[in-house]
Amino acid sequence: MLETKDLVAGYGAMPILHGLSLQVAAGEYVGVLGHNGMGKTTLLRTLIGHVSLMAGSIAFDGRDITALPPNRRARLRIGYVPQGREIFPALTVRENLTMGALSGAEKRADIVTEVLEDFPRLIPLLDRNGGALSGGEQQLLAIARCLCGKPRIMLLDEPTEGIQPSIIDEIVDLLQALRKREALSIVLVEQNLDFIHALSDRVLIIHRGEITQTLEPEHLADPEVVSEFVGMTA
Ligand SMILES: Nc1ncnc2c1ncn2[C@@H]1O[C@H](COP(=O)(O)OP(=O)(O)OP(=O)(O)O)[C@@H](O)[C@H]1O
Repeated sequence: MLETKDLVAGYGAMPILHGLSLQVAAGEYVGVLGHNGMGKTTLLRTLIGHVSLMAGSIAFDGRDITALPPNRRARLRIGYVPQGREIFPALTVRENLTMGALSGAEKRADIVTEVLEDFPRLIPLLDRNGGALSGGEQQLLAIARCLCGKPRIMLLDEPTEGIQPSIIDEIVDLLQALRKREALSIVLVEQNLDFIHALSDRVLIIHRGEITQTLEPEHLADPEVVSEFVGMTA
């Protein structure tokens, strides 16, 4: 469903991705693991078109989208939940969700109600400003807003960062339920090993802007593997 070939991308003249190739199948959940600064966020931002390519190609559903701007990619249903959530703090929860529905491919009025069925914690908060939610509630809102765009693939950047364990569990349950119910693919950038283990079909290791290895999620139970691929230093 999503295939990148030899991506070279970065900021200014400096590449951060150095020939990165990956494939994500329909319905597959793929984890991406790597040390800080190895290019995980840059990869997701390149896939949605916020970082421009110096070389390589991106195909979605067999169609070359390399030259498409971010809004056209969003309309093809490539959804993105950025690190730090980036919800609209001065808009209410309901307005945030409506914005998600309006920027998506299907602009049905009932999408917000439909998506909220999976987010009971957000229902009593609908008239509250996004900025007045806890970090975990904001993360749920960011995921719900993305789902209001009816994505076929959702790119999630460190959704567990700084949020309470009970909400992390809720997100795991939610994404597992979506896997059973919807034809949704996920690319999940994470440092939380339990989370990535619970959700990934495959785990890609990114090192200095390239995918250097593919692991089965079970390998994450091995402390040696973990110390090799996760941590603050390269
Ligand atoms: N807007 C930017 N301008 C210039 N350099 C950037 C920019 N954003 C990121 N970088 C640099 O690109 C490199 C990769 O950053 P990126 O955020 O993709 O890494 P990451 O693997 O997601 O790390 P982390 O786990 O810390 O979020 C880093 O050296 C970073 O300083």
